Amino acid sequence: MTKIAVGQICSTNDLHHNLSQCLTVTRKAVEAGAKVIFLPEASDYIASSAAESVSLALPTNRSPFVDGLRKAAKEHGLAINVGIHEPADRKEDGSMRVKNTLLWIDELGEIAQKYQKLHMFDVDIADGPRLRESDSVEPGKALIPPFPTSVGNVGMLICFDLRFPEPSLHLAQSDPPASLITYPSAFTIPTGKVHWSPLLQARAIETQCFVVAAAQAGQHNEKRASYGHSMIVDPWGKILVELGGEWNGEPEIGVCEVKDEDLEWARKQVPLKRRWDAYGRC
Ligand SMILES: O=C(O)CNC(=O)[C@H](CS)NC(=O)CCC(=O)C(=O)O
Repeated sequence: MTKIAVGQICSTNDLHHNLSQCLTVTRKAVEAGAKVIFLPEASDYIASSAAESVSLALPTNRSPFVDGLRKAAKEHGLAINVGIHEPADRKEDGSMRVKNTLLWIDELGEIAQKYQKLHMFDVDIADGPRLRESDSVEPGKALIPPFPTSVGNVGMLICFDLRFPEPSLHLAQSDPPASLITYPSAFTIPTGKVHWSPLLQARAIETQCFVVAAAQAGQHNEKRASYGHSMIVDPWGKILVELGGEWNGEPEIGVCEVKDEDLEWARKQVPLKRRWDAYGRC
């Protein structure tokens, strides 16, 4: 039985302020007895243009933001799961891009795992934002296998990846199989209102894993705002933690316990014996 925390922040283009928000929620998580803090996608910054995003990205070995979190992880002996940006290779047309990266910083402060977001959020929402993530972000090429941690085998995905059931099912059936899937996010408000909790609950129910989704909340700049509602869902699909959607300037956390018995219980209630013979493996 281990306690975990989700941290909800509002990142802007001020990396120093964003680090201080992350350190605030990390401190709150330590005080609450959590062994891991899950932080949102793009915790390091949310920019207002592709050019600004490219100009702010730093490699992890030269990033005061990443260094600050690594130090905190080591000092407090807790793991930190955090979404950041890294510089990527040039596009064919010569323009620069970034990677949308998720780090697992272990209890010793080391970067133990790294995942690069696969699916790009290129949309034009009616009465909502038009976003073209692929203008500035290089998509990743592969899933990373689930890895053992103090809170079970963690499978890492990011935000818009949540809309695709295949990668989470794949992680849940890997060796070792994931027992907890993390979706750090910065969901838009119009899509979040209708899609956020049903998608998170569906991913938990169909994978029979814990689903942890730390979310950005509030107004990041004149063009971007996020839905908030950070969540932790258990393998039965029950919402264990849900934070609010309003941003009052104060980064917050939600905490709950992750128990192996909950995984076993859900899997025993409804065994999901798949029929690969009829529809192929995903
Ligand atoms: O890279 C950054 O700076 C931050 N990244 C994001 O905010 C990303 C790409 S624009 N947001 C999403 O994927 C939202 C998905 C979403 O809202 C949905 O699927 O409905």
